[in-house]
Parts: sequence; structure tokens; C-alpha cells
Amino acid sequence: MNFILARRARALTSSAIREILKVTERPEVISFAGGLPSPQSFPVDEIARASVRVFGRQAATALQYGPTEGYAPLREWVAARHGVDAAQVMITTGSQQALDLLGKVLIDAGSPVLVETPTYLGALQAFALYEPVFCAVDCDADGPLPQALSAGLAAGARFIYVQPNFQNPTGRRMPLARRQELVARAAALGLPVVEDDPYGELAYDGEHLPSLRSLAPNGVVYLGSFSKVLAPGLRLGYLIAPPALFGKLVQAKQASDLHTPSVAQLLAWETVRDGLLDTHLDSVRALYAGQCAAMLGALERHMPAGVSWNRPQGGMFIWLTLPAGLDAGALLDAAVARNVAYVPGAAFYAGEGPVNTLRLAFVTVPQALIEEGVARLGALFAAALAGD
Ligand SMILES: Cc1ncc(COP(=O)(O)O)c(CN[C@@H](CCCC(=O)O)C(=O)O)c1O
Repeated sequence: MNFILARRARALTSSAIREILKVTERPEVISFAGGLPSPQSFPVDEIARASVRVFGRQAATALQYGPTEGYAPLREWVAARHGVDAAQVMITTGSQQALDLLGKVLIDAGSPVLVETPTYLGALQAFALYEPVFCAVDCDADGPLPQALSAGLAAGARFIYVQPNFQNPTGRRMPLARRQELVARAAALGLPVVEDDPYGELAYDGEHLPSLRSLAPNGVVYLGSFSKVLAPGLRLGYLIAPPALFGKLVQAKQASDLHTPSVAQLLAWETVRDGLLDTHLDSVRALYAGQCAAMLGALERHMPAGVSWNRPQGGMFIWLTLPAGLDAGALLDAAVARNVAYVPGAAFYAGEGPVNTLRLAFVTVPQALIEEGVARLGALFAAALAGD
């Protein structure tokens, strides 16, 4: 049978993260590739007890079709957490689906879409299906440069996609002043903002900075996720959108999957309704702070001269820059042959990006193995620098 692919399907590419995860399934591989939360962070007992309550008291609701916008008590819980009206909250099948719905509703072929440099490759993949023209916005250690948002760059742009907290892949965090400047500049240009915030609850010191949405409620669509605060296997995210856009996103979701699985929504609601996250997240933050410290110490001990990296105050990622001339993509096969893995940085750029960068996820590998994994990487980079 000869299938004729749609033009947009021909634009599809694989997720570098998903492809690398396939080859790193061997138990001897120490993988710093996937941004997979630590299994130690899953509140298994609480979720198990919640499931007894769900199937004991609400089986019919859990196993039945539900409203596209989501399970009302869970929407109310999200709304209360963000200080918004539940009518603006939609539960999605992971925040990855929220990215897809925004692409469906806001992007035409050729639409300019502004993105950070670098940015989350899963967002590039989700948006690419709708054939935008990506416009990379100049950034510094604090995030996108507001002054880079020229009227010309913003002309006709459908939105700018940003992550203010512990950005994937760089781990950087946007200070308050930068947040205020960015939303003010975007508002002045009439440029909608998509704020993707799966790591906002993972500041090691527990500090919260105001979301971009709270600074500009009518100009920002906020994306949140239960993946990093409960468990990614539940496939639960949410979006908070201004009324002018919300209805269209609901229609797009109706067409996509009717609604997010009822079982997962009721499980999550029963798990968080009595305030679990207020204590659970303290232990997750402490675990991840320890993982980060172990990784930073190992990098200091094993990386050859000329390799540099950031020191995140939260989240799950460290961004490494190799000496010019080294290509992290070309070195990946040799790394996997040494039973260690990472995600080459070029995949996180909308256009051509520096090939001497790579992302290390430090929360999944047990601390005892971080030293060995980083030592393997250090030996590989040293050999590459020596021309071996
Ligand atoms: C900025 C950002 N936005 C959305 C997502 C998707 O999270 P959901 O689990 O769909 O809520 C993510 C998750 N990214 C992880 C998970 C990918 C895991 C995988 O593809 O197996 C990563 O970058 O490794 C993200 O970092």
C-alpha cells in the first residue's frame, strides 16, 4: 500500500530524547539523557491509598467518559493553587499535549513563533507539526533579552515560548526583573506569551518567583505539569488560558482525545486533595538538591580543562559546554559505547546551534552512580581533546 504523507507529516522529526532513551535501556548504561523524575520521588503509598478510595467510592466516574476541560475538583485544585478561576483551567494529557493544542490553534504554516536559544526540544517537535517559522530570540544567563523582542521580530509572530524556571535544557532561572521586563515588552508589542513551567515547584530553597501569567494574566498562557511533582506516568498536565483563547483550546482537545483519562485525574485529585504536595515537595527538593550537588562535585573532579557548566538552583538539568571543536553529537556513540549517555545540545536549537553543548539530567541516576558516569564522560572528552 502506498501511503501519501501529508506535507506536515513529512516535516515531523523524532525526539532526540526518546531515541536516546531506546539505546540506553541496557542496565549497564548510566544515562543522564532523559529528564525522568527520580522513582524515589513517586509518592507510591499515597497514590495506592488514593486508588482504593477512587475505586471504592467513585469507580463509575473514574471509568466513564468525562468533561473535556477536566475533572472539576482537580480543575478547582489547580485554580486555587494559581489564584485563578477554574473556568480558565484545562487538564491535559501531560503538558506535552498542551503544547500540541497551542500549535493546533495558534500556528499556520509559515507563522513566526519566537523561541529561546536553546529551548525544550519537545516544544520544537510539537510546534513543528504545524510548520511555523521559528525565530530564535537572543538570550543570556537570565533568559530571553527583552530588548531582542524588536517590533520587526514580533511582527506577525503568534507567540513567544519561554520557561522562566530552571529551563530545559540550560537550568537557568529568570530573575523577577527580567520577568517583569519580558511581559511588559511582550504586551507593548501585542505578543502573546506561552509560559511552560514544569519545574516551577523544584527550587531547592523552596522559593517561588511570580509566574509570568501572574504578572500579565491576559497576555500569557500558562502550562503546568503533574509529572515532576507526582509522577510522569499519570500523563497529567494543565493549561491556564485567557477566556479569549480557552474555548478554542477546548475544541481542539475535543478533536484530539475527547478528554484526559478520568482514572488518572481522579487518582491525582485523591492524592493531592489533603495537601500532600506541601510536604512531599520538600523531600523531592532535598533529593534533587543532593543529586545536583553530587553531579556538580563529580564534574569538578572529572571534567578536563576547558569544559564549563552552569550551577542550577533547582530543576533537573545541567548544561555543559565543551571546548570549541568538539561535537557532542558526534561523540554520543562513543559515549554509549562507554555505557554513559546524554542529550547533545544541538537538538535544543530551532536553527543551527553550537554542537559543543550537551544536556545532563541528574535526578534519575542514583547518586552512587553519578561519580562513575561523570568519570566516563570526563575520560571520553579528555580523549577527544587529545585527538584519540
Ligand atoms: C519544558 C518541558 N515542557 C513539557 C514537558 C512534558 O512534560 P509532561 O510530562 O508532558 O507534562 C517536559 C518534559 N521533558 C522531559 C521529559 C521527556 C521524557 C521523554 O521524552 O521520555 C525531558 O526533556 O527530558 C519539559 O521539560
